[in-house]
Amino acid sequence: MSGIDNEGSTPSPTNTLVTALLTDMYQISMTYAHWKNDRADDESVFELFFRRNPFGGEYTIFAGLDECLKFMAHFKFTQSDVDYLKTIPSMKGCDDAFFDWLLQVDTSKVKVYAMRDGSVAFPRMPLLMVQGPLGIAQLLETTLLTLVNYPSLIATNASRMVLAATERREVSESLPAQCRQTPVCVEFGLRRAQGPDGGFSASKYAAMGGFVATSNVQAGKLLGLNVAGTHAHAFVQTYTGLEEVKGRTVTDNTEQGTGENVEILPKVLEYRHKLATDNPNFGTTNDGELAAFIAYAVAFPHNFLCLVDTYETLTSGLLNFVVVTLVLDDLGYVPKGIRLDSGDLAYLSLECAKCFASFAEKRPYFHNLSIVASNDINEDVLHALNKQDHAITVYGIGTNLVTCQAQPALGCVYKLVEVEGRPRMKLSQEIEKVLIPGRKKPYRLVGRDGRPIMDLLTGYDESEPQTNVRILCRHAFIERKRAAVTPSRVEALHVLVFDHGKVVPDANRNLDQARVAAAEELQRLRPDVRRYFNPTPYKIAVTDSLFHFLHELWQSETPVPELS
Ligand SMILES: Nc1ncnc2c1ncn2[C@@H]1O[C@H](COP(=O)(O)OP(=O)(O)OP(=O)(O)O)[C@@H](O)[C@H]1O
Ligand SMILES: O=P(O)(O)OC[C@H]1O[C@H](OP(=O)(O)OP(=O)(O)O)[C@H](O)[C@@H]1O
Ligand SMILES: O=C(O)c1cccnc1
Ligand SMILES: [Mg+2]
Repeated sequence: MSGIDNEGSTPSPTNTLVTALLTDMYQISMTYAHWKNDRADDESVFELFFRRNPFGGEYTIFAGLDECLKFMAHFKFTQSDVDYLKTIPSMKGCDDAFFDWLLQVDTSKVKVYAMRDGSVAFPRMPLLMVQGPLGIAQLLETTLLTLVNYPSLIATNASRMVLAATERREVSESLPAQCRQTPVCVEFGLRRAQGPDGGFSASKYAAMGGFVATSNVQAGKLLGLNVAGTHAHAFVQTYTGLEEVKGRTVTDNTEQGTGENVEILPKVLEYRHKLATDNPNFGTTNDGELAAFIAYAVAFPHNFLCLVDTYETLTSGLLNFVVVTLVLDDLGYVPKGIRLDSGDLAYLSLECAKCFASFAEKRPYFHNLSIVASNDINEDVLHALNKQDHAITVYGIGTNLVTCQAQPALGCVYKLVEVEGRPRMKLSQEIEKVLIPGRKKPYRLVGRDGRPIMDLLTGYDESEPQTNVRILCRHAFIERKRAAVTPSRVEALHVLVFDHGKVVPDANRNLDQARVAAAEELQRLRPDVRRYFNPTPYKIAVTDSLFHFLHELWQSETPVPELS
């Protein structure tokens, strides 16, 4: 598994582009101006948060902290970075001493408190709080944002798809066995992703969101993910007739067998002929496709799964799969299933499962065959399928998962909230964009039923909310919105994850732990908060004392217009 190596030194960021120079020019310009004005060492606090949940939902899965920590642990400008910066026209005329200063900049004076990877997070709750010299904390902004935005978006997208795919639905007893399986999701997105890093990150953070496997082999190797896959239409297209598989054999794997190599085509043709007496379609399937399936069985007798929609699913692919399956079974192998990649996935999966059920009395493994469905699946399609009878057991999802077509950016921001102990603020015409100034701490207040009631921000120096003690919680902006909460449990959402240039050992979760935590935290949320249609907003609040503090500060910082 990936993650921070707590035993030895922290590994470098996975993507070698992630260095101090992977930033926006204005970070360097501001840092120069701070340095020039003797402010680079001022103690500052920045918060990284998002303002709105993605995909019209009411929750977000926070992801990307592991790479943020690697980035910060290795944060350094090289001589060649600095030489390059000197050549940028806007840096012309900057003092040479600044470049010397840049060369010795590191994160040894930076402290970061954060939610852990896989945390369920809500708007305005700081995901990270970065504390350190102004010149350095400012330099981290862009890279931290790029390392959090897409990972959190994809983890959230994946978790929404997994919730949709696994939603309980009514299944009549008379339907085939596959209809009662809870489907799983496999990530197929690499080819459609926004470049190699997009593809790799998608595989990683889809796993955090609950996808059980990926087709991305590199991600499998580097992250220890389950790798899975079927085959493409191209494989089927390469065969045109049965003569191409004459003489191809599979080893007899039955207990009583001799282990000899058995030619498979004659046995397939025997079954085809026999079954055609009841269903003539068995006799008229596409021969090239049948040859391809035989060839695939020769290559993967233990792992036989066929894409059945190259020519015609129900009258060719399915039937060709069945005859090869029967032969493999006779030879002591357990076939795995089919993939559908076009057409009405509910109807076709159900028809295939019914066909399997008709063989299952004599050959029970037919009940266990997987039915993989792919082809532009998105969250809406998953919900539409839930309303129909279907027998899909595995969803292969690519394009709409990795490109986050439903919402392509999360919109995390990194905002200055304090300098030298003084709370800083930014006003905006849009209430959503008004900044809550000052250093704060986020808590989750949990009710008697074990479900979170709301998240609460306190001022940094306020005492912690106490279990079983009534707390007045206030909407940050709307005065009349208040609630008195007596929590059964109080959870501090931040942990110290980075201190004095070093990753705090075991503070963050590794990928596996984050995946488990995300699933558990989601299940704990009230179902109406995580539902797809018109979810109930989860409450976020500030303490009464923080409320008064911010409103006084807003009043004092907002100019009063003179009208006449
Ligand atoms: N039963 C269903 N209910 C709702 N949506 C479905 C159902 N079956 C398939 N879909 C979705 O409908 C869309 C069908 O797309 P489209 O019409 O382009 O595919 P197709 O013509 O079947 O396949 P292809 O173009 O690959 O041959 C896909 O997004 C698919 O996931
Ligand atoms: O549909 P997605 O969710 O992106 O899943 C990945 C897609 O990639 C493959 O298609 P391929 O590249 O062969 O293209 P095509 O099926 O669109 O022709 C596969 O057959 C899936 O349809
Ligand atoms: O293994 C598969 O079936 C697969 C992999 C990537 C994209 N589409 C399908
Ligand atoms: Mg396709």
